[in-house]
Amino acid sequence: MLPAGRRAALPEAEAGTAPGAAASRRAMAGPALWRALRGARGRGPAAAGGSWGWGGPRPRPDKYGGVSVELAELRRPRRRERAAFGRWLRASVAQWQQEGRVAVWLHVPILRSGLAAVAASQGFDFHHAESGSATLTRWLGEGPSRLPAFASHQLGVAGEVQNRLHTSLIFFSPMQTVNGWKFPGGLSNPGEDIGDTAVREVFEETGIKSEFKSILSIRQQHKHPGAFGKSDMYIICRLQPSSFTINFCQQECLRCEWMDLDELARTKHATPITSNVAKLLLYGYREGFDKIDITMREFPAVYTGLFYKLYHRELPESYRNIT
Ligand SMILES: [Mg+2]
Repeated sequence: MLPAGRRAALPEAEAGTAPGAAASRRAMAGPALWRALRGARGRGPAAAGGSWGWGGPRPRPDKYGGVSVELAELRRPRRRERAAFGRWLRASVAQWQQEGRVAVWLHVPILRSGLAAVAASQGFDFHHAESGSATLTRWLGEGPSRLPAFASHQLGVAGEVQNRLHTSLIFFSPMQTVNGWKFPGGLSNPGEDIGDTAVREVFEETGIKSEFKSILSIRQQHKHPGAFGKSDMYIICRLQPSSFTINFCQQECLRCEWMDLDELARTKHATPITSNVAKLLLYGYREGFDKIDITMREFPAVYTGLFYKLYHRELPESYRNIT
């Protein structure tokens, strides 16, 4: 079996264990890799990691012509790990360049963050960090990097809930930059549907139970304060309540009440979004919600077993059935 450090520098398909294949593998590896694996003191492949107990990770090719390396696969840290990793990385990158790979994705566990510094010294940069791991990348292809940037927006969702008297549930928040009546809402959790965020946030902040009906409005704002330098997408949904007694969250809310839609559309003590959505709702209430609702349909995704939600204005049956 190949030494782990040596195996790591090979693409998956080449990292086999066939007896007698070492020489041809060495030839495939190229001089840069072999020199690096021998190390400064010329002790052969083991010097790149094995003698220091550094196992070396297994690179995985991706469908875009890049390669992904998971450093969580390394055994526990050993003495002089950074130096071994540095040599391994330099040699591996040289080989990946020879093979025509366009990019490297390096996933670094937070407890091995020192390796991120080593990678940075070889032209890697942070792509994103999440849940105990940072991902660094280096573009190897021609011209400027074509790698997609990480998430550009945060998503907030609010719920507009109307009771039987057509009064809207709104609250006054002491926490936010602009004080004024607004619809209850908050940030979406990872993997959470838009409607589910609205229902959850309305319940958490006001104690009112409800069901998702439609999307009313979408706001996009760049350089949003509180979005960590990202843009903010804020979606307001129309919800139908199934309980009516307010029990609001004291941390996020100063006052919470049902307000007549007409009054809400006219009050100066509401954010512009709230006022505009109130006017939209008045229109929907008088002319029919089909004039304002953006409804949701679910479809199977091309990926097996997954589904997605498609939001659009109501489509007449005769148009839905066009094939
Ligand atoms: Mg909130």
